[in-house]
Amino acid sequence: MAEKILTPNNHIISGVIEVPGDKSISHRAIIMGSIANGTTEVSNFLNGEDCMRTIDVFESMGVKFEKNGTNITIHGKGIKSLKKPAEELYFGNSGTTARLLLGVLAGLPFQTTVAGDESLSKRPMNRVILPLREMGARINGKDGSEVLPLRIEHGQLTGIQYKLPVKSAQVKSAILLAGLYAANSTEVIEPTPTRDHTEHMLKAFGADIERNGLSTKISGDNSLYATNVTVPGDISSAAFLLTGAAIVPNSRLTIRRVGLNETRTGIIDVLIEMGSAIEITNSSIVNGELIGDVTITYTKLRGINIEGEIIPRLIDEIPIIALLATQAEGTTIIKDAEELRYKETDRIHAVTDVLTKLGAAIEGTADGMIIHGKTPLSGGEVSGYHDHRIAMMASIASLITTGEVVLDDDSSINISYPGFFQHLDQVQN
Ligand SMILES: O=C(O)C1=C[C@@H](OP(=O)(O)O)[C@@H](O)[C@H](O)C1
Ligand SMILES: C=C(OP(=O)(O)O)C(=O)O
Repeated sequence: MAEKILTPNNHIISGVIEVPGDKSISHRAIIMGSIANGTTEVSNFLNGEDCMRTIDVFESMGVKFEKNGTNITIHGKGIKSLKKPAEELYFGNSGTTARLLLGVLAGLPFQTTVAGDESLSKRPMNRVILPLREMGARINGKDGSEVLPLRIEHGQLTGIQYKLPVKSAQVKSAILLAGLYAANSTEVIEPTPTRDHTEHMLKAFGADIERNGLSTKISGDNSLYATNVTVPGDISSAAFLLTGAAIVPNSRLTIRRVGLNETRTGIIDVLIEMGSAIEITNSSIVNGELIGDVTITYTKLRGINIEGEIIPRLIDEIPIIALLATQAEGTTIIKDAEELRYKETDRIHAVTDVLTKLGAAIEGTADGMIIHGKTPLSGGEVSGYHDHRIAMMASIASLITTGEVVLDDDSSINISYPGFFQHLDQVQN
């Protein structure tokens, strides 16, 4: 535990900065590089704790990694040649590691046991266990439970057609990865689009995968072939600094080489609809992913409604959007975001608690929140709920509070944004 005292100052947010690599894409690069034939070079990898857990898991199964800063060389073992780990695999705090790895482990010819930290052990895994069982996987928790720790035994997989009941890229990805090991093809149909990095990357690694609107089909008995991956900056991390600039008068900030895949840019759409001045320049496609430079200039903000298909495009940004909304004139209503209750913590509860303590007018609802703006924020003692996105939201709030924000523990921030406070210092001028 490391308490952090954040003292307000009158600095504006300005300059040009690059945020660390995208967490979702970094996980996928490790997974696919590990099960591909040949050597994969990954650059701008996110050295966050969650992605380290994904590396640890494959190291335990015999994959060799060479690390040099944010460059990683992966000596892939091929799809079926991973070795049985000597011990239980540990996923730490990482939902993405857990869900995606269950898809891979279900296809391997040996038994594994997997576990996570206290938070991950409470998060729902039945959303992946049920479709994987339909494919023939044998995954069981203690005494019939469907949370971590879990035991995965070898079962021959067959392809299925699966309509996703949840809006979850992790579940979609787990089924597609298991589909690589199935005897015939697998099809996943989503209710609304969620992040599609798995689909892009499977294609780049040579899988036979085809997308048609909300349906994605992967043929069985696929092999992956090594390719190089350049990870774009993480828009979910950029969202914190962009919000800082959006709420501190006279700010103007540019974030370079950030991922702008449209399944992730709900935060940009929200900023624009609230009235922020946003410019996107230097766009290009890297490994099938759109990237570009985003510049934001402070303007007055107005409250909006956020609901429906945009929700999966900004699900991890809702804590920081709630802070943004406290500084918008009028009411912001966020709906259809019940998934927030199943993240590292119940984020509807955590966000309303932290922002209420700081003086905001916010209420939680069953599937979202209602924020009445614009309210000045005071300082206060708050909990980061051991959740990186909550701790960073509270830290950005301190840019506009009248008094100190005392955050109980800032260590969770290393999950997704190592160097966050250095970057925050760098852009405060
Ligand atoms: O696939 C991914 O990399 C992720 C998908 C989302 O979770 P869900 O699939 O549970 O919505 C997101 O919240 C998480 O941070 C990363
Ligand atoms: C929900 C998150 O991650 P995960 O599901 O991988 O723990 C997140 O990064 O906000």
